[in-house]
Amino acid sequence: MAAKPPSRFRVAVCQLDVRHDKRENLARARELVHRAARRGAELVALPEMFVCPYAAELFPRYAESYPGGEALQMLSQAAREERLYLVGGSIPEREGDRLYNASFVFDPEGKLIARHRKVHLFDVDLPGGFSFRESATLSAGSGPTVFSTALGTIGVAICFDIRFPAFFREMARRGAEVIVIPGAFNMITGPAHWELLLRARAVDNQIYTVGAAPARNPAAPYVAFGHSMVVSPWAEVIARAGPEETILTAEIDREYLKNIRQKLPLAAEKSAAEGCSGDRNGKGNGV
Ligand SMILES: O=C(O)CCC(=O)C(=O)O
Repeated sequence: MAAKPPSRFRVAVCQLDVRHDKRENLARARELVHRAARRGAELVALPEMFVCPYAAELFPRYAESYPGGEALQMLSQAAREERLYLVGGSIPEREGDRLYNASFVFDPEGKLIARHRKVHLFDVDLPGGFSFRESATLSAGSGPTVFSTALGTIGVAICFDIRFPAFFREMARRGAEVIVIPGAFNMITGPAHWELLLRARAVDNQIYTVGAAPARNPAAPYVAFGHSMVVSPWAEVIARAGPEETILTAEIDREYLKNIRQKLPLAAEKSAAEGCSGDRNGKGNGV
């Protein structure tokens, strides 16, 4: 029988300053994972698109297919050598003639245990003239990703996925206690929504959320907000980075999570919205 997960463990986010040179990104990511391990982290996360600048037209050039590819090899090897669970941020993944924004997760033996392909692609026209079209080069994944580990049940979602509450609800329903979100919010939506969404998804599902952002590089074509964050199931920000390259660590406390779920038993309740037949005339409850 599998051993019971520990009540506490340390998570780390490597807030990498992503540059154009893939090899350099991989080498620095490897070094940050090593430093995170030395700080006692058993679950480590890298940022969204940590191998390349965040630009749809660049994704094909940096893409890899499983199981080959330098990034995937580095991730598997790093997880094995450091004996930890590694959520490999995300990379452009090629399968046949399609590309995905995909996160590969490796266990302490270096074995692939999960892959999440971003489901909600970032196709937006924001105020101020900022537009982004991930769908210009990427295809969407098809569902949520939740998996068992020796540390408990973990989910992975990528960036824009966080804006969809029902998607996170489904991950929580499948048992996720910690959801890791590699995400590169920008200088418009980052200050407005990044913390809000990490805290909202944490409190409404009573989970830990771990937001893994790249560091801010003002010279990049897409300027990331940074500010990786770990949020408790009570919506407390328990660790927060600034904009620069850094390693963030925090303690995940599964007893605390259980306690909150017991004292405030939301999952057991069927919400009014799920239970009702839908009064479209807005007459309300029994009027
Ligand atoms: O939702 C946002 O504001 C940012 C999303 C994003 O940058 C992404 O999905 O990569």
